[in-house]
Amino acid sequence: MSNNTPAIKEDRILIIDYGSQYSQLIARRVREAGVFCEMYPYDIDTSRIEEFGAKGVILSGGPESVHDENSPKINQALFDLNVPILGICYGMQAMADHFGGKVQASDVQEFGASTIEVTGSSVLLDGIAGEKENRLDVWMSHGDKVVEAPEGFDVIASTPSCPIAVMVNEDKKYYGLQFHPEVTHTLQGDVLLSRFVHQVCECAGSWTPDNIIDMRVEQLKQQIGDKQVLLGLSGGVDSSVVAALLHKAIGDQLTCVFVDNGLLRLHEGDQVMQVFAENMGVKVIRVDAEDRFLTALAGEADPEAKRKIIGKTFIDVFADAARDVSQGSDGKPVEFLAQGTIYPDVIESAKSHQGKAHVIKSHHNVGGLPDDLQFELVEPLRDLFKDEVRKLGIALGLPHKMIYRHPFPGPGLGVRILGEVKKEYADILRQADAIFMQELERSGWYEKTAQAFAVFTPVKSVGVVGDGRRYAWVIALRAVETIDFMTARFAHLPYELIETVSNRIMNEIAEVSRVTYDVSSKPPATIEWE
Ligand SMILES: Nc1ncnc2c1ncn2[C@@H]1O[C@H](COP(=O)(O)OP(=O)(O)OP(=O)(O)O)[C@@H](O)[C@H]1O
Ligand SMILES: O=c1[nH]c(=O)c2[nH+]cn([C@@H]3O[C@H](COP(=O)(O)O)[C@@H](O)[C@H]3O)c2[nH]1
Ligand SMILES: NC(=O)CC[C@H](N)C(=O)O
Ligand SMILES: [Mg+2]
Repeated sequence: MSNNTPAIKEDRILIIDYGSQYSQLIARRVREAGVFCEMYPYDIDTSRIEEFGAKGVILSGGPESVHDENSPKINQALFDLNVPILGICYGMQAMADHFGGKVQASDVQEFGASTIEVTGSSVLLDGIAGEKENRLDVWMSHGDKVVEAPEGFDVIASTPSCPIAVMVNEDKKYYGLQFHPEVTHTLQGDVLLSRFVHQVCECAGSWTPDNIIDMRVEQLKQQIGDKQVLLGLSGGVDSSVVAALLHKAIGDQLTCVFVDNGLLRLHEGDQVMQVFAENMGVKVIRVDAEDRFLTALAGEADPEAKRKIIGKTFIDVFADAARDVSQGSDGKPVEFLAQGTIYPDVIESAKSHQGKAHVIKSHHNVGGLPDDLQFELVEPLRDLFKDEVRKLGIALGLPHKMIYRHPFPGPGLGVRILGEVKKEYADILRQADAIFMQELERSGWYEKTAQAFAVFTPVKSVGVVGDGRRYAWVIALRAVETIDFMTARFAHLPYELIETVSNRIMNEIAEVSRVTYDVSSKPPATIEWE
């Protein structure tokens, strides 16, 4: 399989992950400061560290103690880059240990809000302590602490229980923070990180939507040349933004394929075709593949196996469509397949972590792809978070309604029908889901939730209708609030709204006898049920 994310020539920060709960937040804060960054696990190959082209490095926190036998060490290659390094919590402790300082288990563990007293000067902290002179409200979460700073480091801040809260080596531009600047509870944390990337690492703040668009369009032109590209278009945010980028870059060398896999929402196919005809000016072919998908899924109940089957069937359908397109363009084969893959798809399919992170679920467009893929992939959004993709969409002039649609996963109802997928179940679920969507729109809650849908549970329950017994299916409703889909809280919908939806579903769909509302957050649950 060939993977192709165009290389970025922007100023970039390398984040090394030692397993902190907050590592993702570091990446988000750095990007919010207008600087591109990527995060890799601590044991990333030295060659990749060298290739990355970092103008600065941030070492995350982590659960381990530097004294543990197999605790992660800092790869010497990071110091050999001769760029500024910021160590946060475990990152600071590991840096102290590396340079011969002393780290000890603390008698008093600090978890939560704390205030540091700034006693020295550094470009990172000067003038940001704010109203309370020389004091800064921070968020701590540690059991160990540095008790002796290594040679060359000055101690410039402390708390009563943590005498070395900040240590700096301004000559080398090495900084250690015992607290977490990436969490919002550290009030000036964003300013501090912004200073590190801009003032210390001297990165330009060029990670803005307009710049990203120009850069990506240029990269797409270089990658594709005069070849033909097929884009899997779902009508969702991500692939629509890819369509707009590709249209800008290569015009009519682009053909979009919209696949009706039989697992779409009610009337979804017609709506997508209409919106695209009205707004985009791109070629779109619609392929009706319901039978193909349902036949391939018959008899399979395992969520990962279902995802793999759906991923493979998508590719088979794309391959057939590619043959048709190439026949229409003088037999020139289509060499590129474009997809709206985004960063969370990659992270959760554990593709970014070289097999170290756990596979949570194989997103159909990443972990579900076959190994012998015959196309080169074009995935210009592969390193972006959802909210960044939306900003690009707005800057590209796509309609608000398209950009602020709730995401809909490619496997669609296939992962919302638990266990084996059957057309009968899909039809019931489509109706229930449509009722839920109508009521969310009507009440104004569609815009207030990030994603909402119904789930078909293969569970029967007894009800009573018109004095008769009804033994029928249970439908679950799910609605979540989230910015980046990496974590989510179940939406606190008004009871009246849930009541209206549940009454309508049970009254209008004879095959449903009960409705439940999912009150799980992510983690420990995930957004989709499979
Ligand atoms: N029905 C479909 N037909 C063609 N391609 C699809 C279809 N569903 C998904 N894909 C491909 O898989 C990719 C990933 O799907 P995903 O749902 O994550 O993204 P999206 O649909 O573009 O955006 P959103 O997350 O907002 O739904 C899509 O960007 C698209 O390339
Ligand atoms: O295109 C997709 N293909 C997939 O296989 C897939 N699985 C989950 N999702 C979407 O990803 C986000 C996070 O979902 P989870 O919390 O269930 O992992 C949510 O927005 C999910 O809808 C998918 N999107
Ligand atoms: N949050 C952290 O990085 C904690 C680091 C280390 N495990 C400690 O307890 O001190
Ligand atoms: Mg989608």
